[in-house]
Amino acid sequence: MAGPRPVVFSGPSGAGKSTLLKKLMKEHENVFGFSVSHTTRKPRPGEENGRDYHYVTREAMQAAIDNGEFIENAEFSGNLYGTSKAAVQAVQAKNLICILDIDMQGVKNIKKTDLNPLYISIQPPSMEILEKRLRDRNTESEENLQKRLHAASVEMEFSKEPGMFDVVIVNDKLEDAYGRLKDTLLEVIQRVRVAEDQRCK
Ligand SMILES: Nc1ncnc2c1ncn2[C@@H]1O[C@H](COP(=O)(O)OP(=O)(O)OP(=O)(O)O)[C@@H](O)[C@H]1O
Ligand SMILES: Nc1nc2c(ncn2[C@@H]2O[C@H](COP(=O)(O)O)[C@@H](O)[C@H]2O)c(=O)[nH]1
Repeated sequence: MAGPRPVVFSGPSGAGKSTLLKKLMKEHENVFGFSVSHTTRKPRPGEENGRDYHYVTREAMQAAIDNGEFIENAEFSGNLYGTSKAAVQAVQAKNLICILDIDMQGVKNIKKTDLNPLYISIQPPSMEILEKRLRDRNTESEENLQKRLHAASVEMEFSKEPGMFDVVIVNDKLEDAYGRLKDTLLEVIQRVRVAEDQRCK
């Protein structure tokens, strides 16, 4: 697959991946493009089909997986999630840095492909803070919340495995975590801007 090197964001549900990504993409328009995943979960208030996810039925998603349309897919908290080849290609065709927001299973599966992204782990300061953030977000049933917390403790251990991530960012104070993220991506952002300037000349 062509285009600038993609960036994978992973980490426990509620760690702040979407919050940081939205900030990054807003501040750097025309640098990053989001790989819109497919999911069988229902949209949350404010989420939009085709922008946040492609919301599909389990039958449709399973058929597309069986048809070889996905780079990776996983079952998370009772739903299917996956990155389609088309989602990544759509971003790379625009010469943007493709951002993937995926769980730990996705990271393991992407490592078996030739995508060769930079791997960034976003971690909460503690399980207690994570639980508070997830509860305050008010998007999950108690049953789902418990599933996500269980998965989170596994994801937190996973992030400590040597070589698994290029960078681990603890999202305590949002502005500090965002600063760290921008520092990490400074070089790749500059490279895309220089390439864009040269194309415009
Ligand atoms: N540094 C922070 N301090 C306080 N609250 C935060 C911080 N970062 C994010 N939040 C809040 O925590 C909640 C979870 O954040 P967010 O939805 O971005 O997590 P996520 O990792 O994308 O979760 P998921 O994987 O479930 O999509 C949100 O309500 C968000 O506003
Ligand atoms: N393996 C994949 N994981 C994905 C994908 N898209 C999102 N996710 C991860 O799922 C959980 C839950 O997301 P939510 O939006 O329901 O809160 C979170 O960890 C995401 O990173 C994907 O395509 N593949």
